[in-house]
Amino acid sequence: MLGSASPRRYELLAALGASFTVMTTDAEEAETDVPPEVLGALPTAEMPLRYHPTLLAWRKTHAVAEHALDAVVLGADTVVVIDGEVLNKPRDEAEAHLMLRRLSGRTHRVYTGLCVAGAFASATTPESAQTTLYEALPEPIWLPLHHEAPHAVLATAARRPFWLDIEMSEVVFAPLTEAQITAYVATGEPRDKAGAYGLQGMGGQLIKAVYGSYTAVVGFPLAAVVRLLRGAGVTGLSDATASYYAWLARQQKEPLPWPPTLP
Ligand SMILES: Cc1cn([C@H]2C[C@H](O)[C@@H](COP(=O)(O)OP(=O)(O)OP(=O)(O)O)O2)c(=O)[nH]c1=O
Repeated sequence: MLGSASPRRYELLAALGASFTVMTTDAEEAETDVPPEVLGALPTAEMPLRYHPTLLAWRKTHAVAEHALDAVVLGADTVVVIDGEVLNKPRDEAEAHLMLRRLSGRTHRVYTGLCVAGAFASATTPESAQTTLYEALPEPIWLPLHHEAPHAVLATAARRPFWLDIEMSEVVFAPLTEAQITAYVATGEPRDKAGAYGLQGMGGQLIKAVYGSYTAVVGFPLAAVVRLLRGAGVTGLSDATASYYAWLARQQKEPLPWPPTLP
């Protein structure tokens, strides 16, 4: 189950050949307490805790997982960071303009946090998910099932595994004129994007290079997603690189020529 309303995340998960449904909540805005296990497992990142994309990914995933005991649930969150400051989605065109002026001619970082909750069925024997063949898979944290779980389930005092991860890419912007920024903002593309641009859309023309994962910038780092989902027991997923090229081809796009882009 995908805990995201982002069309890019939908497309990219579909490109992996996964069969899934979407469920979204407003958990991102919630300020509810975070279990110490989650705080302790957050990857180090250069931003205040409330913007930490892995924490926000956990909030989204956990909120959906409470309603989906039998599903593997995936959530993600993306932020743009420049000069140690986080750029989220712009509130309006004026803010989009300011963000793009700030990114113009410079290199910034994009972080996408990921969280995957294992299905309850695979969580009944906690050890089973810890002995994984996927070496780079982070250790899961184990959280109790929600209090709304059926009584019989609660009686087992079962816990559910959550895997947390983060991916960082660097993006080099071309120097932009005021006219270019105005024209790009007028397309409406910046509206629902962290940092007010879409690498995968017309915004790609504003960018000189991407170091690291291309799909992390778009909000769904394919290689890391495949690793986490496989670790949670999902089978039948396509290879991340092949899915990346197929996704680009469907949009009649070529991979960036230099440096060689990673999925
Ligand atoms: C930098 C950049 C961001 N983005 C998008 C990815 C995310 O959808 C969005 C950041 O907002 P998010 O809050 O990460 O995601 P969302 O609100 O779109 O979806 P949900 O919370 O339901 O999962 O910015 C691009 O599409 N291309 C880009 O180049």
